[in-house]
Amino acid sequence: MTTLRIATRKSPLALWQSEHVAAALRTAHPGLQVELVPMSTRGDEVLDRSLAAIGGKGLFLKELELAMQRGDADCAVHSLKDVPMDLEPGFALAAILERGDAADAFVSNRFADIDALPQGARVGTSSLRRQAQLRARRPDLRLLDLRGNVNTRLAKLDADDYDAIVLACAGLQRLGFEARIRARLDPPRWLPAPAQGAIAIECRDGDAATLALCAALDHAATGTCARAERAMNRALHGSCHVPVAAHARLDGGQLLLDGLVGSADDGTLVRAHADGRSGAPEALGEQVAQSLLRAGAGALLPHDAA
Ligand SMILES: NCc1[nH]cc(CCC(=O)O)c1CC(=O)O
Repeated sequence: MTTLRIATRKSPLALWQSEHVAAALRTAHPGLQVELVPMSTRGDEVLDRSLAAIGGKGLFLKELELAMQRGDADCAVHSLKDVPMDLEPGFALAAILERGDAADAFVSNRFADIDALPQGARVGTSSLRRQAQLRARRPDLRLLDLRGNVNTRLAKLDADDYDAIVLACAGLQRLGFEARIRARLDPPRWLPAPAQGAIAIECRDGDAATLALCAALDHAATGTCARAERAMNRALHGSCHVPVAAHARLDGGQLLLDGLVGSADDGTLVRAHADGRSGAPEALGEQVAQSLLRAGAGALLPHDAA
């Protein structure tokens, strides 16, 4: 292969992540040409409705997968947290890169932390997972929808549409907005989306040349943590319709996983934790999912799930 073409969304964060992957591929394989193929997806274009209403996370992947199917691109770069638990048939994850910051961030121009917000303050986030954890901590807050890419969301905060917003630390850091983080929302008290902060490369299943090139970028420890978090989410039939959060970390040969299921309506949170061997991340994810269900999480999930 002389040129590897990476399909990417056009948002500044997607372009940053795809450039990051391109640079890592060029370093790992001197002489390899790597090009970006930027494209727009329905998830980026339809901003007036919730992701859940227009079809869920897969929307961000669809156009990129079609480009790979047509042969216009060899692989696609995604935030792993936006990748559905089950890929479309014919596609595979070629690599999961070393994770950045997994935590969420509290961002505000006036207030230092969630606890410093005045009664009834307006907080922007369309994520059910963030809404549930905000409700649990501060039932008085007014939670308002906020979609669009990271730059758009910061602009809406600056236009005073909100008193505060919650975003991923990783996205802010990658785009040079680290200074806008007023407070980190660290695990285990506040849990991020499964696989938040990790970048994944998707390619056609069986594309041996692309799989081999991308394998050089795979980070085993990140893959282990992400697999545990995603297995928990899968066992709960997690999607963007359900507030599910998870965070795993490795400590020596031990894998530690915290998970929660919540209600964005009333701020109920059901939590569970388990540790296990790092060699069996999926089993640990399923174990935490079972603990969550025993603790009553089933009542928070859609009726056909779990
Ligand atoms: N929801 C969109 C999205 N997908 C990935 C990230 C951040 C980067 C990452 O998690 O790797 C973001 C922005 C955000 O949630 O603030």
